[in-house]
Amino acid sequence: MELTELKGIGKTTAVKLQEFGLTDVMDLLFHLPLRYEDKTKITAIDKLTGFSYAQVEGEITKSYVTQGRRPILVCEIDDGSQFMQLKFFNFYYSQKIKMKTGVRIRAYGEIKHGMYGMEIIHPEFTLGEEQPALAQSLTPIYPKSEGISQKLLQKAAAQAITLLEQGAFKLDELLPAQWLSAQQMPTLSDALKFVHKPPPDADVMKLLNHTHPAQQRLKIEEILAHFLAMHQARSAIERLNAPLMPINKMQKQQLLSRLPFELTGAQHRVVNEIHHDLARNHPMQRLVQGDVGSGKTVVAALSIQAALVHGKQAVMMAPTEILAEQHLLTLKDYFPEHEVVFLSGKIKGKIRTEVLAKIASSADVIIGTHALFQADVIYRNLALVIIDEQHRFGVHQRLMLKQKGQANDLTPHSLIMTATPIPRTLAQIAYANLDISVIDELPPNRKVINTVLLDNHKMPQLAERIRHACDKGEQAYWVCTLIEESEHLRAKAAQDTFEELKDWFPDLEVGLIHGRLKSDDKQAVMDRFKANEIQLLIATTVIEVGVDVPNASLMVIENAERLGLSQLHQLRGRVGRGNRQSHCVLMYQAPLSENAQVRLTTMRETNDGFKIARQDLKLRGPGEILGTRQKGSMEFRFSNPEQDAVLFKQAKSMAADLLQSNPDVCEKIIQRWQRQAQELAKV
Ligand SMILES: Nc1ncnc2c1ncn2[C@@H]1O[C@H](COP(=O)(O)OP(=O)(O)OP(=O)(O)O)[C@@H](O)[C@H]1O
Repeated sequence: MELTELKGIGKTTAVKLQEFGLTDVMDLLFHLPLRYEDKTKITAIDKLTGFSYAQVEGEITKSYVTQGRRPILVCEIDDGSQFMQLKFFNFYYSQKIKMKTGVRIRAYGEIKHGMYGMEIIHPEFTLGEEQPALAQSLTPIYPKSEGISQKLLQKAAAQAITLLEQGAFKLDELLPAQWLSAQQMPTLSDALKFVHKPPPDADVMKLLNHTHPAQQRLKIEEILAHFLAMHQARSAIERLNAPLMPINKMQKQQLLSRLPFELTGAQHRVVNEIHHDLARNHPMQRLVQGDVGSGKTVVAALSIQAALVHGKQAVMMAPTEILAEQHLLTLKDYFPEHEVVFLSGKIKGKIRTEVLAKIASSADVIIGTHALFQADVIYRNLALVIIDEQHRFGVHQRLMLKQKGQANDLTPHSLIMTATPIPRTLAQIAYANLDISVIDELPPNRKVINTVLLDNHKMPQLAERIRHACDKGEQAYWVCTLIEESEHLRAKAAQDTFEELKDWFPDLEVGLIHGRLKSDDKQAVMDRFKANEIQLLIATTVIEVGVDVPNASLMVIENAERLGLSQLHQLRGRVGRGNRQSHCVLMYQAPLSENAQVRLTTMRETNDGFKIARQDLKLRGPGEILGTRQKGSMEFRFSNPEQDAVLFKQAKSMAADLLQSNPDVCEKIIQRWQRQAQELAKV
């Protein structure tokens, strides 16, 4: 139903409401109040308590304007039980005239303890013997934007509710009636009526805390829609065919025997889960979570091995060139008898043409960056797509790469690896369309990284630590943090630090890496660091993900208070990758905000990525944790994965039941909420 069909909404207002994300009457119904005002009753003045909102009514006994620089209109009223004052700082003289002794007044506002008893500053009020009837329900206060008044929203929503009550449009109840009554939840229609028009005795505390059954009813359907949509996406892929790639023990052993270490129990388990998926003729859709340094690369390699024994191609895409090059070296080592090629944005001209020709004909393993999914990259028989650190890629890009395998009607398997530990409950919501494997064990002999906090000014102490590490033949990172400035400024800050530290350590080989260096120069610096030709590497946060130099045992992070927990954890994960004792120095600029203090002490107290992620979730919320790209899928309008954990659990099991028992209803639920989600995205 169009908004313009409501009284008081002309074309111009409708446009404004549309800009605010309210397109039709249904949207108005789903635009919920932020809070409520209780104008259903009059409170006697002697029953008022401070710091609450109330409505009073009485006779004006005195009204005067105070003398002084800022005159105040004071109006004393008496309701028979007590006196109180109403005060107006900005007032018109005409108002003073109307507020005469003997006039009846009804006022609403926040009750405060004043000098002469209770008072309300700037109350809403009506004057006269004939006061309007008391409100029948609590007055909703809606979120609004510029150019849209509260009154307008209230009137429009009230009309929408009346229309709903009169049955002018239908709002199908899609949840099973039995379930609703078992949970003592109202129907959707009743829930909407309740939240827009709560009766005078409604439990306002519950409404304000978003725990009222009427609100729960809205949330559960929203969450249900999320799980159903995820399931729909998943089963659409499940229906596709994928290459069968079983791998036997001997074939697996070929690669295992080449490794300088034994797999951990967790690595074994995850590899088995992946191999099990690859032996099915439907595309694998699996997310592997592993804390920093837990050994994800070898898990990827063992997945690639399954493709190779079947003569198929595997692709591995990394978020940065540095990381892609590192994977290239590792995988070339693991698969000496196979053709491993590299493609990234820096590969151009003739070389690119050659690489593309190889990808289309002979290459077995293709490593690179997002350049791998450009339109002119044609694969011979792509069977496995591995995406390292998916948060840097959009879901969209993943799909494009998947489509690359469809020449022979077979969809490639896909494996997504992330080093960002995501609390289990959150992962099950955000990645409900994926199977999840967790590498929850670090390789043996890893020592806990010793983390210390140091004031930015304690350079001499720090210099000693750096020298101590380098004297032992180990290496150190020094990370410069400059956020929200340009790459240019970041590079300059790193350059300045580099010059300064060269002066501090004339006898050490100091290197510099930042995002403005050409790819080849970046690679050259990383190669020299890997070969221990550079002892102290000054870097921007470009080294945040994936860089693996086990000989580095000291990490210094400047102005660590500027970074979020997960970023600090990733950075720190660049050390402690071998079996030597590693250290991390978090330098900070005092004084620290409370939030920064929590972040830094969390880092000092634990190395456990999952614990850190849980703390991060508390500090920043799920959207931020999952990264901006993933955020959209987690922007629930009414629900909150933390607060509504029970509802998420219920919705998940209800989704499973409904998919079995009533696919038509599932489709309707997705439809209803898809539109809601789209509207939300516009706001
Ligand atoms: N089972 C194991 N035993 C001993 N060392 C291992 C084992 N698995 C991996 N490693 C080594 O641990 C280091 C870290 O492995 P890898 O680079 O794969 O970690 P990652 O999980 O990708 O970490 P990050 O997310 O920090 O990049 C590497 O040097 C690797 O050779």
